[in-house]
Amino acid sequence: MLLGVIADDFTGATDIAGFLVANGMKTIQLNGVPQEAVPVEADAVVISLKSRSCPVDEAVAQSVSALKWLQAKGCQQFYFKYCSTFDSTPEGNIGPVTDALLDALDEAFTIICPSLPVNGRTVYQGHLFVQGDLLSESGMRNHPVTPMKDANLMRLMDAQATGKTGLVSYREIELGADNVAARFAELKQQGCRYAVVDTLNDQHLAAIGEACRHLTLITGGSGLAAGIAQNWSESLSDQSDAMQAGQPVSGHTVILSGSCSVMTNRQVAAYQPQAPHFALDVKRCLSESNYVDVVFDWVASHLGGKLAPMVYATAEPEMLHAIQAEFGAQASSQAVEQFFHQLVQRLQQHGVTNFIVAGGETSGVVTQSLKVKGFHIGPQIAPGVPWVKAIDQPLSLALKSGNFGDEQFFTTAQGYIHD
Ligand SMILES: Nc1ncnc2c1ncn2[C@@H]1O[C@H](COP(=O)(O)OP(=O)(O)O)[C@@H](O)[C@H]1O
Ligand SMILES: O=C(O)[C@@H](O)C(=O)COP(=O)(O)O
Repeated sequence: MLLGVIADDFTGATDIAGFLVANGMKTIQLNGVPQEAVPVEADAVVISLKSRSCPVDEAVAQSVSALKWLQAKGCQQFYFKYCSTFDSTPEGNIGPVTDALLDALDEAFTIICPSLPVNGRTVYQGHLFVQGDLLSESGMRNHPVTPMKDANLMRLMDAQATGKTGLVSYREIELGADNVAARFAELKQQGCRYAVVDTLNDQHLAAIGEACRHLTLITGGSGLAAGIAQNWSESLSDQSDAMQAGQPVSGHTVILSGSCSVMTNRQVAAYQPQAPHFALDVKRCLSESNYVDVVFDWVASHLGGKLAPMVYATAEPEMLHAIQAEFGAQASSQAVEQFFHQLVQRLQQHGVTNFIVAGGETSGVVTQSLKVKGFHIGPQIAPGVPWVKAIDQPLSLALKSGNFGDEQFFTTAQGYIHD
């Protein structure tokens, strides 16, 4: 095995796994650190954790344990995958996990590269932009769990990490990979532990990727995956049928949406006139233990139609803020997650085999509830969202990051399901 990826959530994991496969690396995704022997024949292994918004010490422990497992499997390079919108708080978890991984690897330097230009995530003078808006002025300022109120990656790192952060600006990146590598060495020499790298386009990512060839630890979003895969191209095994193993097959399909992002709100709105849909009542999630029976009965009675039924907690910012003010942000998000956990188990027992899920945390809950050990990676529905198929059960999932895909994502995803 060549590359080991530690992803801080499940959509993030399928996102990077999809790009690695698309760029020639035979990749397998494992859900959590395996507790028993798992046969892994791949160029890259992505371990998905649910460590983005848990307490810092848990995130660090999970990530270091994943690292040790990957080291034991012989990985030569490691990638800490976090969100392209840098989802975190002043406490973490990106900074503390990066520090812990550097320490465990006995390394003194890495890069911070959340950019993903194909989905509008760019970095200019160390500031993260989402579709042309500063991160702090994008929909991410209203995120239910990790509201992002600052776009300056150096400041964000200063708040959560122990070391000094430097910048490699786009002008230096345009001078090419050798120049970028030289700048990394210079920043390290100056005592920087992390370098934020500007990225305006895929050419910049290619130069950064090449400059990372000799870094043991890389941190970032999924955008850099292509460049990293390129560095390993001479050592790769045959990839010809890799995507076939992840192709979804026909079966009962359900859409579960727990993301409140701007794009998911648009996707839910676009799907409503086309198919059966059920809006969750957060108050009932919090207070009625049999609410799951009500929703399960509704889903069961709508299976098998032309388009899959959709259950959603997705809310516009005004409604979300009202819910959070009434019940508390943490309590309401946990109630929604707990609800999806129960519903998914009921649906699995009922024979639902295909789940299209919107939201990273939500996808983590769904995947853990289904008790899937790992995935084969299938075709990409949209950049960063492949279909994935369980290695140990007849289950297919499309785990969509809140902000990914276009308005018709839910219908497009179902177009990949065949007999
Ligand atoms: N109506 C709602 N009220 C309160 N919390 C909600 C609501 N809908 C979703 N949530 C919570 O918001 C969080 C969304 O996070 P996530 O699933 O990661 O989506 P995204 O990918 O957009 O970040 C989840 O914890 C979810 O349970
Ligand atoms: O990097 C990204 O944007 C995604 O891979 C990702 O991590 C998504 O997280 P959510 O928005 O919480 O789904």
